[in-house]
Amino acid sequence: MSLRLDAASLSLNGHRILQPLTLQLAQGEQVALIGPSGAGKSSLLLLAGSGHRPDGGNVQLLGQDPWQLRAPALRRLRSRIGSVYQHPPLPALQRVVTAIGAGQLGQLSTLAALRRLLWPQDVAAIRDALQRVQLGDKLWQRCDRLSGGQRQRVGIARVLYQQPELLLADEPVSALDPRLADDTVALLCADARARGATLLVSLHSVELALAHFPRLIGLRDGQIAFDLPRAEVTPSLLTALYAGEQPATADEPALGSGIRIAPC
Ligand SMILES: Nc1ncnc2c1ncn2[C@@H]1O[C@H](COP(=O)(O)OP(=O)(O)OP(=O)(O)O)[C@@H](O)[C@H]1O
Repeated sequence: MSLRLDAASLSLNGHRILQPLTLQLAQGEQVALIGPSGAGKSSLLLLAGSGHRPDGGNVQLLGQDPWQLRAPALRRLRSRIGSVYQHPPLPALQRVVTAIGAGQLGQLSTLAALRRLLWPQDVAAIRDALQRVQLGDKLWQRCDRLSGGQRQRVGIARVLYQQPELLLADEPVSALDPRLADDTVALLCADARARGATLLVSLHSVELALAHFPRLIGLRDGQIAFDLPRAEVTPSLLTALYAGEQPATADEPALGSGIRIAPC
């Protein structure tokens, strides 16, 4: 099992953010996490990636409880997990080649990691990852000269280069235009499928979730509203999930407007 939550709950600053949640992701599964703003999607992804410690229940990552591990073992475990953020934390003065190369730092010794930060290495593989997100010409660009959408794609190139066993992505395409967003989610799915990696992706776009993922988890008020195969996610379930909310941003195309249903 790649990810297992057993009644795992989360409180932050005295507020209950996630009610006790139980879910499992088998190796190679591809799952979309949807729900209204404030539902707890980012918090769940952080809990799943050992960024937050549960205040109840248990989290197992790639078969291990991260909170029972000593620092070196925890570092090794985290190096097998990739995270994509809505706003990737890229150092302003760093070049794109170095930012992507940092994806593998966790797998290196301290000395090798330091060397890699000073001198870009493995440039051909890094360029390849960058070309896959259609940014091949930005290899030597400084990160503070990138647009928001380009920063998101550099964050994605970084995990393509890292090749993690479990990938946790929080709104990875929110700054991309609809066509590029569709291509990029398809790329993440195809890469994970080719490597047998597990994918959990939060998305505001229900269309993208339905188009690319065989299993959808709906989260609302810190609780799982449904956890179902794509075919069983009905319009009435979606209406209830987003009651009082808009399920997709205004510039995203409506259902049936050309986004393809990909076999995941
Ligand atoms: N550090 C924190 N301390 C207290 N409350 C927090 C903290 N971080 C998040 N929250 C609250 O937890 C709830 C869930 O937030 P979270 O960011 O996980 O939701 P989300 O579903 O990812 O939202 P969005 O789609 O808008 O990004 C929100 O009500 C938020 O205000």
